[in-house]
Amino acid sequence: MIKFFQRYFALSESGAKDLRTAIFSHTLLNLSIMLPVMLAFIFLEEYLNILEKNISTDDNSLWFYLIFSIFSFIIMYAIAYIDYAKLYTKIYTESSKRRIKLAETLRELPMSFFSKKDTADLSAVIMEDTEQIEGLFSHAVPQIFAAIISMTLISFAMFLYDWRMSLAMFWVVPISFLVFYLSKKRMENGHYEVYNQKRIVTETIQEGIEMIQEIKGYNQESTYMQSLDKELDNFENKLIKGELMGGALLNSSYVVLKLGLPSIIFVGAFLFIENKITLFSYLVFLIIIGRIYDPFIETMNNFAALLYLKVRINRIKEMDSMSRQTGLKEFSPDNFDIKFKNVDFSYQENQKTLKNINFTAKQGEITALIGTSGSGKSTIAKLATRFWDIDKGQILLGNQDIKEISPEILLKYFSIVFQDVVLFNTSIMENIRLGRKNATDDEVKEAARLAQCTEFINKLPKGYETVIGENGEKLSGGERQRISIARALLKDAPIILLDEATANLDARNERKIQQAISELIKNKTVLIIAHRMRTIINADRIISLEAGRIVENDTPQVLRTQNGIFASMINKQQTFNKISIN
Ligand SMILES: Nc1ncnc2c1ncn2[C@@H]1O[C@H](COP(=O)(O)OP(=O)(O)OP(=O)(O)O)[C@@H](O)[C@H]1O
Repeated sequence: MIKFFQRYFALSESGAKDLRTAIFSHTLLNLSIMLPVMLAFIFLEEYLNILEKNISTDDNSLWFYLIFSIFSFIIMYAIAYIDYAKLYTKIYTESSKRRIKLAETLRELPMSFFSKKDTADLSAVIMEDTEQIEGLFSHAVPQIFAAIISMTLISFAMFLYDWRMSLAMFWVVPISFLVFYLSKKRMENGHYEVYNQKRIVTETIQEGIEMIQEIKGYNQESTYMQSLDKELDNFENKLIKGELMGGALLNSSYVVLKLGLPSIIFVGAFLFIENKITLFSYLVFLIIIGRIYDPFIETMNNFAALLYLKVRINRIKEMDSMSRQTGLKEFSPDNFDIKFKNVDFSYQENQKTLKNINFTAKQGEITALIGTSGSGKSTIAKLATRFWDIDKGQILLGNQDIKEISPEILLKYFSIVFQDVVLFNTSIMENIRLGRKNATDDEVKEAARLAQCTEFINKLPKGYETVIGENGEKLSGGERQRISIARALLKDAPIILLDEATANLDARNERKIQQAISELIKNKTVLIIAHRMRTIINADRIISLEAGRIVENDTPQVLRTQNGIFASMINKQQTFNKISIN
């Protein structure tokens, strides 16, 4: 049973065990609720006896009712308390475990997963789906199982008491469930549609917020609002349709259940007239028929909610089943050479981005990747850092295949300055400290000084403590890039990866930063991606790429003499310089 719960509801082992306990305690609660009903029966039987035989009641029976009532109350209260404590505290613990597990999973998923998923969708899985599952586990799942168990036990007892009347009462139940079951598929489809449309609406809203600048800049407000309106209308329609259909189908099941009342009235009357049952038995069934179907109705309602749960659990399972990037948790390479051996890679199936890539970026050397836009330079950098895993070949770091190193450990050896700088909405100090968590304030300031940040930081209202807005929106492109260089300087890792690192800088700052970078890269493995000659003229090795293939791989001195991409870039640069001077 534990394994079934784990598999079906995507629970941890302890979560599955807690669910089993919750079902048990909820079953007990359901059964304990029958205590007052039993008391009513005992009273009814005695009262009818008194009426039939015309005898007077004794005082002891009053005491009996009083004590039984108090006893029932205490038992019900105690079980309800235990049930509540068991159910809710355990469910919230399981939910927090689920969220942590999902976040852990996200850490180990390759970038290929994120490029296929929307961020709004991912956060919906972690926060909204988990919350909904939490709600259903506290309000539906244990109740369903408990209702089925307790109702089976109660029905069994009633059949033993009088099978004919029980049959008259319970024949409607399987038919009602059958109607419900047959309509399940349609309800499920309705839920899927509503759910998917809700995701589309959330994504459209998020996109609108993220792209507000572009939308305004290109006067696209009304187009955007029209598309949002369309998606919202769609959502509303699907929601109404889903509710109506679900309501109609559930109501048909309820109507079938209601047929139990006339059935018990006719069969009971017939059996009573035939003297086959007592008046007491007839009354007992007439009393309990008013409530006996409640747990069935509740179960069907909960089942309907469970359909939602299935959709959400499937999404969590999908995330769980993605192949993760794992590997050695401890690793110290013999050297920091990076070697690409016969590497093939594609972002999309059947569309190779890199083909048969072979080169070595040696420790203590600067290796520059050049080539036209889209030729695959940044992709090479992303593969060296295991942001993506390759399709064929090997990438070695100091003779160790990086596929066997956990990305977290691998990235400890890299200082990276990306083309698209990502900054957090916190202080400048903390943004730079991201390079090395335990760096002192003085160390952070020294890195900022080397990256030519001091001048603009000092002009900010709170200096290093200035909070820079979402993704550093309060800073210019060049300032953001310098912060990311300061971060890399602070990290001081043995491998440096610079992707268009100085693209947003003016000539004065660029010169200064080049000095800082030359300090940073001494005796390190340096992989530079750059278009500008000035950035790569000091490189020890040039790798030229064209449409995902290496077309040149040599020293700049040799490549200058050849008629290839490097030589043509130098010529263009020289012509450009002449025009600028003239
Ligand atoms: N996440 C991605 N998903 C799908 N295709 C991608 C992705 N990133 C890049 N590509 C494609 O891969 C190819 C190589 O891109 P890459 O960014 O490596 O080129 P690049 O040489 O660095 O270009 P640039 O100099 O313009 O930055 C391009 O055709 C690009 O469209």
